[in-house]
Amino acid sequence: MTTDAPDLSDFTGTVTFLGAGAMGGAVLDGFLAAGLPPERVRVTAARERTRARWEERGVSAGADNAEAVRGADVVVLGVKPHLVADVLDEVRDALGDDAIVVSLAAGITLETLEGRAGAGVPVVRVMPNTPALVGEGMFVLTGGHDCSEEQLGRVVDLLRSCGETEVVPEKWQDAASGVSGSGPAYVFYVADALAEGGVFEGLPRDLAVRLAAQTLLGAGRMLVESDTPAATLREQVTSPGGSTAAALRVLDEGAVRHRFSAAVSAATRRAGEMGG
Ligand SMILES: NC(=O)C1=CN([C@@H]2O[C@H](COP(=O)(O)OP(=O)(O)OC[C@H]3O[C@@H](n4cnc5c(N)ncnc54)[C@H](O)[C@@H]3O)[C@@H](O)[C@H]2O)C=CC1
Ligand SMILES: O=C(O)[C@@H]1CCC=N1
Repeated sequence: MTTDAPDLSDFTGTVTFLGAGAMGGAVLDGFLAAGLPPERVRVTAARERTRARWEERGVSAGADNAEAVRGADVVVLGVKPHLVADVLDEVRDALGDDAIVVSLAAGITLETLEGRAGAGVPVVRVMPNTPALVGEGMFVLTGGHDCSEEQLGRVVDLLRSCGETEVVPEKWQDAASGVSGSGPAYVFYVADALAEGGVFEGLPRDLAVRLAAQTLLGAGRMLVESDTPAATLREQVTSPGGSTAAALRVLDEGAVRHRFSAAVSAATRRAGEMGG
């Protein structure tokens, strides 16, 4: 768990999630694990099965977005980017005077969010990632024009319960999406490839999967907990003339490092396009 993470058991407001699927659901799970009482949460979802799953957890779930935001202090937009404008149109007149709107949508700008939420509504644009589910999310935030420092601070405090936060200028949001928003997918891709390599070399699959997963966890913790750059940590594993050097040569011949950078750029561009 992230150090100094706030405990949400004393949280006195109410939080509504408009859409709580892979991403919104991971954040909500992170909040609940941090102690947020389920009775302080409302959720909407398009599918009955999703609503039933949240109800089983003690969270009130429905299909009426406008109804769900009445009286809410924080309204989290967890729908796909192309639905954000329509959902804001549905709820605009039902938002309370003090409600803060928090968008998780890739690419959707503050200008669009503020235009749809209505004049004076405080809006925060956030790029989250799914490890919020295990309390290790990365949240990149930008407050809108009508969002005070205090209101932005309230959102930061909520999100710190299940991850790290960075407040940045909006121009960095799409690149953040390319690095940390999509990043877990790249890491799972690497984990899958490492395990497959182990299987090819004769390891039982469950052992190969465990070796790959624990290696990513351990290496990730070293990156976060030491001040040592990734390149130096890599050198420390790479004995002259040894097996790691042989492996890195293969990766360099395949331009894998460059392809990862190019992948981040592709994701960044695509996030921008999704905002229209
Ligand atoms: N999946 C990820 O790792 C990340 C996703 N995001 C953003 O999070 C947002 C949600 O993406 P996912 O969770 O992946 O999608 P998802 O499809 O898993 O979840 C969307 C949820 O919205 C619900 N929904 C659909 N129409 C609705 C409506 N009219 N009103 C209320 N709820 C409705 C669906 O039932 C579903 O539960 C997107 O805007 C995406 O850009 C951002 C960063 C990472
Ligand atoms: O793939 C997507 O569009 C979303 C945004 C960042 C991660 N997942």
